[in-house]
Amino acid sequence: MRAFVYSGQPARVVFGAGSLAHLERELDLLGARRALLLATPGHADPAGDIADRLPRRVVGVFARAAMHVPVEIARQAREEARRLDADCVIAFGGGSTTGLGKAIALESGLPILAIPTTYAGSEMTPIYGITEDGLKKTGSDPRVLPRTVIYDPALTLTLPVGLSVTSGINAIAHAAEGLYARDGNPVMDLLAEEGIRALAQALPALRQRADDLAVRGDALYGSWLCGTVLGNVGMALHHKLCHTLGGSFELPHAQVHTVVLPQAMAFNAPAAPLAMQRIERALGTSGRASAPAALFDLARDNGAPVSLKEIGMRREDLDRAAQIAVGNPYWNPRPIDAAQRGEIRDLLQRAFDGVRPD
Ligand SMILES: NC(=O)C1=CN([C@@H]2O[C@H](COP(=O)(O)OP(=O)(O)OC[C@H]3O[C@@H](n4cnc5c(N)ncnc54)[C@H](OP(=O)(O)O)[C@@H]3O)[C@@H](O)[C@H]2O)C=CC1
Ligand SMILES: O=C(O)/C=C\C(=O)CC(=O)O
Repeated sequence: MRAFVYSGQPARVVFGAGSLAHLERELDLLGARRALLLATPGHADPAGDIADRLPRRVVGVFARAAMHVPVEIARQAREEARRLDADCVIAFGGGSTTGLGKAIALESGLPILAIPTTYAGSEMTPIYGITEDGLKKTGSDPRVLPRTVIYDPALTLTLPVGLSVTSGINAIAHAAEGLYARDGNPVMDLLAEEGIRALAQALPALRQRADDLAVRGDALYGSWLCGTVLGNVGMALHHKLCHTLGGSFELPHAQVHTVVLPQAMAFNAPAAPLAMQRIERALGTSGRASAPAALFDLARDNGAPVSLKEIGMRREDLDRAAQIAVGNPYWNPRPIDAAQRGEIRDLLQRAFDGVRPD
């Protein structure tokens, strides 16, 4: 057993179909009397329904959350929280909505109650991101970790199958990189392996039966575990590449993760054999397909994109992407610096073309 440090992060989890019904109880437990409810524009109606059911707890709805938390939206939401004298924010939606809640909490210290509707996993992390002048800055602060999370699989029934698959693979990516994290520990390894297993079984089933609450529950359970791994240990090359491609080239978040993950794993596999074994075991492909190949197959066989060209990347931007990705040094199991620009460029070319790794 290797030496490690483990710090549990406090969050109360209420899980199960119909658990949204416990919202008032959970607000009471937080001591919240004046909650501001956040959502994306597309979720304004269901957010309004929730607010209507709790008129004495929810004092306003701000349904303007947007991908990567544009700073102007964050300013407006903070102002709305101040204007309404809110004492809590409810983030009802995917990673974009949770991210907006974090932007408010970062400044005000207000507690967040998160109700996730995708599998991105942000609700389990102290990581925040805010985008200004086209540049997304991320950081970590314990104030932005949601205090309570209500996971209600019924709220994910409407998540389109395509986004369900890519969002699930976004979650798997957190666990996969967690398995070779420099600051990893045996508890996170267990969660990572179980999270990958749950999602790898749920995604094909969900493609067949998108309205099956049990399958949706399995996917959300996997997403919780994978998000917990992201919140507890450091990420590496894969997340760095996705951050570059999403931030500088405006590619859609979950789809970028889905395309890049097999290629990033193939790059790191020689330096992380134990992590690869665990991923193969979790995917159920030990002895049949390597971790990178199995992750590629999971995406392709479930109708998800496998190439950057399919999701809007331009061939002429690959050089710049490789340059940005090696621009700032960061830890990776296979060390990366400017000298590897060529290898990272090759990785991006394979991702662009959608080449199945060996
Ligand atoms: N800080 C962290 O730890 C993490 C942050 N993130 C961040 O989160 C963002 C991505 O989050 P992600 O969840 O992928 O995407 P979004 O939150 O942007 O959601 C994508 C779209 O999905 C739709 N949607 C969400 N839930 C449902 C549902 N149940 N039914 C139907 N449609 C739904 C929404 O559409 P509509 O507009 O119609 O409501 C939304 O526009 C990125 O900015 C990423 O950087 C991701 C992971 C971790
Ligand atoms: O960029 C952020 O908001 C912070 C982390 C992530 O998005 C994690 C991820 O790439 O899924």
